[in-house]
Amino acid sequence: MLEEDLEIAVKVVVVGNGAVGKSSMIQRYCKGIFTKDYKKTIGVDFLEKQLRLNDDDVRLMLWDTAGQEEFDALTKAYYRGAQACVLAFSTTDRNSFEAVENWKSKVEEEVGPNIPIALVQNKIDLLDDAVVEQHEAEGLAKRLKLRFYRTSVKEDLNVDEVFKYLATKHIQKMRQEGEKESEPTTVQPIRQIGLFTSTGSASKSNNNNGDSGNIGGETITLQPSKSRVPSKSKNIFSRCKVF
Ligand SMILES: Nc1nc2c(ncn2[C@@H]2O[C@H](COP(=O)(O)OP(=O)(O)OP(=O)(O)O)[C@@H](O)[C@H]2O)c(=O)[nH]1
Repeated sequence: MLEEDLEIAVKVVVVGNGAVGKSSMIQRYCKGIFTKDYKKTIGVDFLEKQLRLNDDDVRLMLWDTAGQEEFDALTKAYYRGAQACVLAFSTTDRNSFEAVENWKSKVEEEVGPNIPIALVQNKIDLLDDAVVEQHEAEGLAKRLKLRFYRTSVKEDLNVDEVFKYLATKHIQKMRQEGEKESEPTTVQPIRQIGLFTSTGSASKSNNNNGDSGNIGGETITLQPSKSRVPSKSKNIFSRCKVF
């Protein structure tokens, strides 16, 4: 199979307080629709979207998680394996803004600190009723080192950009990790720490068994625990799911 035939699958979780517009955002992005009705998500929901990004075919698997605390224990299990995250709050809901850091911690507890996360201020069509100042939101994004977007799912503003950013970041990260793995590892020279004998002269001996040596004697020999042979360039796509 050719590399070009492969698709990069990315698991994205969408988190944030209830009613900030998570389900609406996913519906808008995947189906191009918006509904005014609010139906709170029970547990978790899932939709997919395929896109072409530069020369890559990407399949985004979008996990819509319930914002209500009562579902916390259940939804956390679905964070596992996430490779990117949308963390949303609403322009008209102060609590949702104040909960941002907490949501970030919850996700990072499950998936570690290194996945790309976009902080999204949704409902900017309701700026007249805003309870979060723009500088506050930008300040928070800067402090938490998150890319910040302002969206209106209703008006279809900036929604595509959020997911495009996350997919791009994920692919970049994957490629960097692939390159690192295929970099030749230089074999470290054997280092010796000469301990001074009671006479004060530095003594050297090398038992060459790879262990720290001869504490009773005078020399500790350190060797790299594993010497890796430079490997052939690895195919980064081997990490991707193939459908
Ligand atoms: N004005 C406006 N309303 C929006 C926007 N996005 C979502 N809404 C409305 O906000 C309400 C809540 O949206 P949902 O998408 O159900 O919110 P949620 O975050 O998935 O909520 P939970 O399932 O409880 O976690 C709905 O009535 C939506 O129509 C937006 O950009 N602008």
